[in-house]
Amino acid sequence: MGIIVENVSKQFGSFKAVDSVSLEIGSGSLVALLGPSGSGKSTLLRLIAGLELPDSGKILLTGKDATYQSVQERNIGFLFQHYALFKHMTVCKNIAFGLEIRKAQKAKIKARVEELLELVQLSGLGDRYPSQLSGGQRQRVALARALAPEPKVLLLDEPFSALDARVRKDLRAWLRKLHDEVHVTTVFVTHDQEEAMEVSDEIVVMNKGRVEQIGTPAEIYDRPATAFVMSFIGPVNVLPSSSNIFQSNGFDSAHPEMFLRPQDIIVETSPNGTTVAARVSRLIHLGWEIQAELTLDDGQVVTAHLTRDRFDELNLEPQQRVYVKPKDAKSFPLYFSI
Ligand SMILES: Nc1ncnc2c1ncn2[C@@H]1O[C@H](COP(=O)(O)OP(=O)(O)OP(=O)(O)O)[C@@H](O)[C@H]1O
Repeated sequence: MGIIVENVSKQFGSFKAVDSVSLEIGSGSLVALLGPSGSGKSTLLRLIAGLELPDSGKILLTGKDATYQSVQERNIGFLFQHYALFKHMTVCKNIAFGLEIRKAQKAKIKARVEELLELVQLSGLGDRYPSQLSGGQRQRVALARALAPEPKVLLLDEPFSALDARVRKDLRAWLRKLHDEVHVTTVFVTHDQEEAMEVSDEIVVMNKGRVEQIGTPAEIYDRPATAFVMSFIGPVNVLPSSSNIFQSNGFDSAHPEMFLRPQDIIVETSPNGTTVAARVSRLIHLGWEIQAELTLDDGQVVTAHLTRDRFDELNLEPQQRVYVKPKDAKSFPLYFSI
């Protein structure tokens, strides 16, 4: 097992930043800690790193109790959002830094730096200074620097969030590919659900210092354990269970609210079986997808997502009368608002 967190809590004053968290991260896997701002992701990462001490609970790294080990003893690589490179050092010197302070042999350092430059696809740029690189290239150098001493565990805290959307997307794909080559156990903090879904083997969804659910991206999306997870991962309509869209569709729930994904709304231009009437209040064109805001006859407003083909088939116009029914909907015993 790569990392085991056992019932760990951390309080700042009277505020519980991490509240009885337990999780297991398989050796060699890439796991995302995902949650809104303030949900405790960075604190949990800092606890794993040894930058914070837990008030209670245990942290095991590769089978050994590391709860009270120093940062150095844990042999961990870090990459933070603004983990600045040393400006006065070349790329090579930056990557070599961790090996030089460990007094590794010069020839070994040289070979390792070359290997890492190739791994992060920056061969030939070793003599440049950080100011001569793009933001994305700098984060790749920072990752190479973190990987240089062959850490047991790699911890990444929002490593791409300061970069623009396009570079960020490229780096996500790149990180996934790199991880498939290196296989170091990696924990990745993000508040971006798309980033978590795209990059990780498993996602730990956090809310208010607690773990809401752990699962593969598909499990988290298709079988959300709580209302919070369903609302946080992907778009959702939240409607009262009494809304007429659920009547005669077998969805009447014992719980007051129902959660309905926009792509799970069937839209027709004429009544069909158990459909209910609605009016198109707004259409938003997003290229391959169209978002249709629909007002049901009971006054509830829902957003439906239609593929381009389906939209063209329906030939929808604003104010048009349509007929809708849910394909799927979920309800949960407890509702935690975001
Ligand atoms: N050293 C500290 N002293 C006091 N409060 C802290 C400290 N570190 C974190 N907190 C508080 O703990 C809570 C959780 O913070 P944390 O940074 O772990 O959340 P996060 O999920 O990573 O959020 P973000 O995405 O905004 O970084 C926040 O309310 C924060 O203000």
